[in-house]
Amino acid sequence: MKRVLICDPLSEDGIRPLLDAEEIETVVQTSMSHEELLKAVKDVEAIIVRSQTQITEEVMKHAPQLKVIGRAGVGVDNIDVDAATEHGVIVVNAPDGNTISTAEHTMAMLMSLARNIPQAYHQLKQKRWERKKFVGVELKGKTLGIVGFGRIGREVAQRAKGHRMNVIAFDPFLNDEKAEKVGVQNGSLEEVLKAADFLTVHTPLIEKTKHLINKEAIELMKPGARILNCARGGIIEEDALLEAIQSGKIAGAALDVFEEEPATEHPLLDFPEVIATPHLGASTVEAQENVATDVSYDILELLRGGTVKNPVNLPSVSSEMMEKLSPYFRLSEQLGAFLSKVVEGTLERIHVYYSGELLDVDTMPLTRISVKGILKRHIGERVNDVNAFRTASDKGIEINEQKSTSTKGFTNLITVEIETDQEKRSIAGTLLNGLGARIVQLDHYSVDVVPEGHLIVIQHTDQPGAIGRVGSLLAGHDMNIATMQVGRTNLGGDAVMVLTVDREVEGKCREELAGIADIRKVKCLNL
Ligand SMILES: NC(=O)C1=CN([C@@H]2O[C@H](COP(=O)(O)OP(=O)(O)OC[C@H]3O[C@@H](n4cnc5c(N)ncnc54)[C@H](O)[C@@H]3O)[C@@H](O)[C@H]2O)C=CC1
Ligand SMILES: O=C(O)CCC(=O)C(=O)O
Repeated sequence: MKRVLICDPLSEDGIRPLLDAEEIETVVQTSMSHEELLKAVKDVEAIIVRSQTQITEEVMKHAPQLKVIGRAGVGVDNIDVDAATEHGVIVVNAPDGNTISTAEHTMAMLMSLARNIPQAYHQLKQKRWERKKFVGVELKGKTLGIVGFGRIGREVAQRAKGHRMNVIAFDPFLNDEKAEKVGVQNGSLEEVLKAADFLTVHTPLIEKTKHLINKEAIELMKPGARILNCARGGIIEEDALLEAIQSGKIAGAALDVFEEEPATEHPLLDFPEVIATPHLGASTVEAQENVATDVSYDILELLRGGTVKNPVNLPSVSSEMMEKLSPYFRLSEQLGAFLSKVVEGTLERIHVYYSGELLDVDTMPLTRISVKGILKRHIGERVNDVNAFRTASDKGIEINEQKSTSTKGFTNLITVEIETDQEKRSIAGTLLNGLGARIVQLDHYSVDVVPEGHLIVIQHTDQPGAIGRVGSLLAGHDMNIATMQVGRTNLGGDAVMVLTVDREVEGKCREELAGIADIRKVKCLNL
């Protein structure tokens, strides 16, 4: 039974796929103390959180079976994604499910800010009929500056245009052409700050966006402008905002998020110009069901050995591309595993070349799998798809991927080459139509080997009797030879034998093989 731990409140309908899965035990345990969390993760393979629970490296270290962390939402700033990558734990999120709710919440905040709705409501509830105090401003004709023009930023822009606002946006991935297509103006951060009557941020909280809207940025803004943050606390520097509200430079602010949450005692809340909600952007029935469903399906898929739709620490691959790549997954790993077992010395560089049908495909996922196959020999099961590149780079191993037009007559060809401090070895494999995977080249020898089972790779000098001696020795160990391939450079020169045998080769047998005259190296592998 695989255990999935849900640490924050999630929609029950949303997690139905997990609850219904027979092989999964879903445990819901929310509002845990840190110590309780460390205990609860002991034997879980998956953890699901919203924004409350912090999944730190310490938590991961207490979860030796952990394979996946699911974030039922967008922002992953409560998860140590770097540590997850290092520990080989995949992080998935649900980037689409709460876009509309958060954009709608931003609009609700924008209108409340323009018309002082929360403040007026509060007064009326205290039986005070205040009209003069709460004169607002229209949105029509005002400029909305948007920083971060991703999913939510774009939805906010559309809605603001519905209110006949002018929209100017800044995002490193936005250009004039894209902006024009959706009827907004593309600007630099400075231009957006200077133009905005209302400024709203919709970036993730990352190193580059931390305190992006700071004292200097606010100084560039129009006097009397208003600021909204329905993304993450910390994108706007709270001290700078407080000062600007105090001085009157900023006429008002609408905050759904704070640097530290819960933020019940925050000094900004003391200002009547500041309206706030307790991180409610995604809190709708629809959004909560969407994100819980998306993340549940991804986790289920992953625990069943499939691939996920929304990985955070792996590039996502479209289903069309996945269909093209998946037949090569096993071959890629087998080539890496094979070569890592025959090569000697300390790994320095790995090159992977693709040709034929693979020329026009994004082959990075295959390279990652080959690298995993190579590193497994040294690192064991700790290396996986998520941390293969990171692990290689931590060990100072360079990875190169190249496309090559040399197909050697095959419709597809993957060549893996390893450079160590002692030698350079290579292997090439192909998928033969209807016949499955084949190793077709080992170094410069052409071979035809099914990359499976118990294999013996012998480097020797091409001399009469070498093959016979190997055959007799194996027969003496009651070892049946299923297939044998021999390649040589020239008569009497370097040669290679690759044999498939019916069972694992024992140490004694390997030693005796290595003792045969003219045999230089013997490697035994199980693929
Ligand atoms: N209040 C709430 O309950 C919710 C808050 N969020 C927050 O909103 C953020 C945005 O969500 P989405 O739009 O779905 O994400 P997204 O990934 O679709 O868009 C983020 C955009 O920010 C841009 N960006 C990154 N660095 C930037 C920079 N330095 N300057 C300007 N733009 C930059 C990116 O290029 C991207 O286009 C999330 O990261 C999350 O933290 C999301 C959902 C709910
Ligand atoms: O889980 C929540 O309600 C917060 C949503 C959020 O902030 C996000 O998706 O980034």
